[in-house]
Amino acid sequence: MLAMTDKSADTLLQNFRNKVTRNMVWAGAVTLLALTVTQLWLAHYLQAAVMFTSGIVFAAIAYTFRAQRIPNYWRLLFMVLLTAICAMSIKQNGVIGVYWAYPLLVSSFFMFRDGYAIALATTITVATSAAAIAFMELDDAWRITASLTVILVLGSVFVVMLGRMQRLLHQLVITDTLTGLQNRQRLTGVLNELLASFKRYNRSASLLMLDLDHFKLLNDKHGHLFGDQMLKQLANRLKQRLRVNDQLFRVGGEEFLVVLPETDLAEAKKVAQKLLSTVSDEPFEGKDAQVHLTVSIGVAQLRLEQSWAEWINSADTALLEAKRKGRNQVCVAEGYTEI
Ligand SMILES: Nc1nc2c(ncn2[C@@H]2O[C@H](COP(=O)(O)OP(=O)(O)OP(=O)(O)O)[C@@H](O)[C@H]2O)c(=O)[nH]1
Repeated sequence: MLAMTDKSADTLLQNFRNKVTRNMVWAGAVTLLALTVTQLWLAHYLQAAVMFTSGIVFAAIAYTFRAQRIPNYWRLLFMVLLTAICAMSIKQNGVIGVYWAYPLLVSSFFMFRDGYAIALATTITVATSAAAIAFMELDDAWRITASLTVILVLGSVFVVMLGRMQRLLHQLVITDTLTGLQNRQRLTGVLNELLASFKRYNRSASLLMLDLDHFKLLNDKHGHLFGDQMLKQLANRLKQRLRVNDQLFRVGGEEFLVVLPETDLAEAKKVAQKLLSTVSDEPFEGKDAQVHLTVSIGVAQLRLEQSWAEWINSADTALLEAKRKGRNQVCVAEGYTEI
């Protein structure tokens, strides 16, 4: 059976962002509640009230979403309140208030992704720079504006690069490096979507489990590099014969899986026969030799009670049957009548 995980670079980064955000909201709550005491000490009652209320709101957000993702509008509220407090502090305390603008700006790159992070960081830069220009000496204000802008630019470059690397990493994680096909990491998501669509809209779907025959002998005779060439050519041949909606995966050494959405058993069997002759009709051209290859194929249509793992298993069992019967043929999973 295939061992699969749907952990992707995407999920990992998202989880990291969630964890950091939750810790930041907790830290914001604790800091604001501590600063409330200072403001009371200085008899700044309005500031104390704003900080106390915000601190309580942050603590409530962090506590409510302790086990799940904090929704974007709460994140945004967190940042807007802190920016307002920062601007208020600049008005009240001058340069001391500016110190808070820097961690605030950096936080936006941890809490949001791509364009959202850049838009928020730009807003924080504009708001705090405007407060500095309005309430401080111009000489200090433009230096503050310049240093905030430098952080904004560096942070934006960082967040864009991170987004690109994340997408690249995601692509690498789901791609088989030899053939360029999707690999088994991607399969779980695709099969779960089909399962949901079958249960909801009764849309049939079928799987073909396909395995090269006697590939070990070919490797032993011509070498692994030759074998690799054959796998690449096979992948290309199969791809060319499939429809745009069909999806081809390399799920093992010489094992491929074809997902056929909106396809019942009779149609799936036709596709399997077509692939069988696509492989066996024409020889494969290697660097030093020309070889004839064949494949065996197991076909299984999705049944209502099945999980994706059971669905794959039934195609696998049909494939073993095709191997047992002598290879270079198509076998259908039990539970359906062969057409
Ligand atoms: N060249 C190459 N060979 C691979 C790769 N992955 C697995 N193999 C080889 O594929 C062969 C699979 O052998 P078996 O599982 O015995 O299957 P088979 O020889 O095709 O026999 P049947 O499946 O029973 O027809 C092994 O020799 C593996 O080393 C790969 O990426 N490249």
